[in-house]
Amino acid sequence: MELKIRKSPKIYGMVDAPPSKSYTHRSIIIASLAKGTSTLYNPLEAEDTLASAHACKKFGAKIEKKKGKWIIEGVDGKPSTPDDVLDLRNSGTSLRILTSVAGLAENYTILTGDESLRSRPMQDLLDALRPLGVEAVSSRMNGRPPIIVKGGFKGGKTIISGSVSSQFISSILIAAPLSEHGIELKIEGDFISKPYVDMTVDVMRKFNARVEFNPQKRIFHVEPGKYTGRNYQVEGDYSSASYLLGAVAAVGGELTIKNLPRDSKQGDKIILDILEDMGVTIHRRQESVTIECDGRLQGVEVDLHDSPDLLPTVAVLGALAEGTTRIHGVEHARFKETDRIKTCTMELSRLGVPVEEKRDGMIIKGGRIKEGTVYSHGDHRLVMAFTLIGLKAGLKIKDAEAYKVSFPDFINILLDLGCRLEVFENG
Ligand SMILES: O=C(O)C1=C[C@@H](OP(=O)(O)O)[C@@H](O)[C@H](O)C1
Ligand SMILES: C=C(OP(=O)(O)O)C(=O)O
Repeated sequence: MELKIRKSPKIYGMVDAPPSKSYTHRSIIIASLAKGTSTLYNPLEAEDTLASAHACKKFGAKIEKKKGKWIIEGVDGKPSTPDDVLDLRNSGTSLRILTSVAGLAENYTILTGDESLRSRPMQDLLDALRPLGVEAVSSRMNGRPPIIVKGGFKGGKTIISGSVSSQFISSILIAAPLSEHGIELKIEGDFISKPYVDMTVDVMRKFNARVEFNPQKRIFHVEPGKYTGRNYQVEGDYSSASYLLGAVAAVGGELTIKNLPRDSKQGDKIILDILEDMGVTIHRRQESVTIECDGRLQGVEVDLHDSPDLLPTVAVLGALAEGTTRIHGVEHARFKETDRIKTCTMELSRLGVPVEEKRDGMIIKGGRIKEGTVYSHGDHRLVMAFTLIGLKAGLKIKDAEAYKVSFPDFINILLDLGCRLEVFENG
């Protein structure tokens, strides 16, 4: 699919943020492991979260989808062995979290996905699972999926590097209460993307797990026990909202986005501070955010260590801003759906933007963009971020269907707000 974006007028209105992808994954998976029934309100129905839901059914959970809510009957701590390979498509979160869940099943589980997913690193997680009683290997012995997991999660002590993906830590934590002994998990090295682990602990506790973190020793303790089913409300997604906020920042206007709690644990709420630094006015309320902007931005310096998914948004806004934008602290953005430091650098350069690739970020000289065509490389966040350039300068995006991975209403919401987008299915 090709997305053609024409220069668009200022944006005015009020919209709901789409539901959080990370909270939807966690609540589906934990409700599926729980004793009893849970109702999830406002879950995200996107390709990635549907991959988690499909896999949870294969582990034996019953999931009934109704309008605006999913009713989940859990497996009471004992997932069954899936009757087929788990195809997790493009979803790293599903792949990583469900690898430890597979360790709770009796026999062998195979986890795989699309070409991008089969290039995502897994070795640190596989190594950390071994001392807990789980034999998990990469079928190609290259640390990448397909992953074969043999059940046997007994628990105990283990160590994991925190420098590649926080999803490894979330994975072990989520399965841990259902092991015989519980776990002690020590984090070594850098601890990137920590807010995602805070979200994991938040959901685990809501479903009655006992988990503690000692920040001095950098050790998590999880007690053995059961998750218990409950009603759970999924909050809005700050990462997805960054494209709506970014659209207003690009062309100007005033937009209120509902369902974005002020006290959220999502690291990506830092987008509000970044936009303020770029010269935009932000009004924060208990459950919503309003952005006001005249369409003029200035460059910023940002550390995305805790919020790697904002890299494409900030890179693109930097290209639209006056002056220089420096992004650093985010080498782990190289291990996502694409190497986002590389793909963002490549596509911005294609539009004549002076941009320098760094090991852990990028330097972008803003204010000079020519109309053109960019490639998404199959990465949802590139599609949505580059759309912002289109709204300001006109653009075509190839392989644009990837946005459905995390934000299937993205195009409709922008159209409703008066943005000039056209979809060419065979483009
Ligand atoms: O746990 C999660 O829900 C996520 C963790 C982050 O990954 P890393 O921990 O690999 O940075 C983030 O990039 C991803 O989109 C979602
Ligand atoms: C990296 C992402 O997700 P995942 O790791 O779940 O594929 C993302 O949504 O940007």
